[in-house]
Amino acid sequence: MVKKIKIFDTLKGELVDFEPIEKNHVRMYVCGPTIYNLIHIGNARPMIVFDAFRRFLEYIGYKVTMVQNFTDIDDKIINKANEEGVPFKEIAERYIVEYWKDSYNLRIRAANFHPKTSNYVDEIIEFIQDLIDKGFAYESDGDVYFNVSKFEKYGELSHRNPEDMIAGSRIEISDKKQNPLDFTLWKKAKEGEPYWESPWGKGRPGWHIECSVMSNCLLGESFDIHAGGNDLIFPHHENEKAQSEARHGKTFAKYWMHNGMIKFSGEKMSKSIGNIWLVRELVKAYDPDTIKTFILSKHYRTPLDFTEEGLNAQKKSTKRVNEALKAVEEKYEGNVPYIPKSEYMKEKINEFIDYLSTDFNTPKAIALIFELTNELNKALTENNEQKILENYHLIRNEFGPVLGIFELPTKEEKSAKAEELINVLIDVRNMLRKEKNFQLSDYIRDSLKNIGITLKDTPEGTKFTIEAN
Ligand SMILES: Nc1ncnc2c1ncn2[C@@H]1O[C@H](COP(=O)(O)OP(=O)(O)OP(=O)(O)O)[C@@H](O)[C@H]1O
Ligand SMILES: [Zn+2]
Repeated sequence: MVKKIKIFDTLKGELVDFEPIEKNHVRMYVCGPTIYNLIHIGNARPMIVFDAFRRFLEYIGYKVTMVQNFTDIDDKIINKANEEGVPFKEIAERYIVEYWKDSYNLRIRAANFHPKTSNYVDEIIEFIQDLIDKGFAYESDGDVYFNVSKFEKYGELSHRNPEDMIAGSRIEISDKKQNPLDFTLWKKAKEGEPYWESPWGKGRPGWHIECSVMSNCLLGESFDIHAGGNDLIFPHHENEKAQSEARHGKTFAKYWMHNGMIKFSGEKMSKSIGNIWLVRELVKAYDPDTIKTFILSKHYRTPLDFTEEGLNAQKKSTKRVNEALKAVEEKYEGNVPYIPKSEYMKEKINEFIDYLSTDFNTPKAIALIFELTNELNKALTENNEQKILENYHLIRNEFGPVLGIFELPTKEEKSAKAEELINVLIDVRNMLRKEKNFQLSDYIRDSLKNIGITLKDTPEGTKFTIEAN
């Protein structure tokens, strides 16, 4: 039996009981980054939060299918490509590779699918044509617009009234549009821009249509959770919902979950504003546990002020947890015995699940981990084996993996460390050779050779190969 949970649904504006469309299977879609730059800690918040949420759903027994897209067709990508004089694909591919490095370093699990807009242009054209055929969209001088007045529920998700929006806003008026709120589905290509052939001439997709199409292709016409930052509620998610529900005549996403913004110097951290802290830099200065507990220690819907003091304080508390876990592993020389779940463990597991079942209250779950760390340290001092093992297993093997923190290093991470170590040895060998200490430098080379690591001196420096055993 899967545990029942409650989440805050943006559409309903309240805490609701979560019940997936298909029994025991959750299908979720998270809006991913526009890839024209390295990701910042603000972009990492939805990645960290929804990765942990997905792990929690799996922990309580659901099968989860998760999709997170890459927006690889966009004005910002095209501008960057023009600045550098390279094709837009090159910019997109470069930053997708960098995205994977950052998400790996943060120990974020990949979603089941990471679709790119450029691979779905045919499906996008088909979707738009269907909207035109059904009377929800119109072509105007090579552009195609969604006719907002044809979709009665427009404004429902962002709790806005279309009439007030027109009256009180500075929405751009274009003589191509029939109504100021109408939004672009297809954009006519300007001179020198990348384009695709379409029934409306050369052009490219507007921003919102991609998520409607990719979620439709990978998760179906209706799915369970649509997630992303709350900066996307309007217009992006409102428009996705309008297009999809207009085309299919049924609910698009059953629930909408949105994380609050990470702010820096009082404003939303954003690539376009430039007030950013790159994940890349933060991972070097802090460890992933510190960064992730910093984010998960605040409830996902609240705004979060990014400060170095905040991260430094977090670093101290995560260090305490990691040190306590390591002390246990050292005590048992790496083979910490398994124990069956005791009453105490079951009680703590229920407490942990209860916190996360109420709108994913990670701050309470993290506070519980810190409380168990105190218990663990006490047990270590008293050398109380049962208590040591209970608290150790709760943190290391139950709660940590659910939130994506305090996990044991994987085999790949260990071998990455081994490669760093070989590079240190290569540096030492080169220093010795400069000092003409060939006896020691050859000793390093030969000893490595004996264990299957061959060094090769090339004009670009010393390279190594590792023999597979
Ligand atoms: N400061 C932030 N705090 C939390 N989430 C954010 C923040 N900025 C962006 N996001 C989320 O990150 C994901 C990727 O967004 P996107 O690439 O549009 O980032 P961005 O930095 O806002 O970019 P841009 O400034 O170019 O609009 C989205 O789910 C978005 O809601
Ligand atoms: Zn989206």
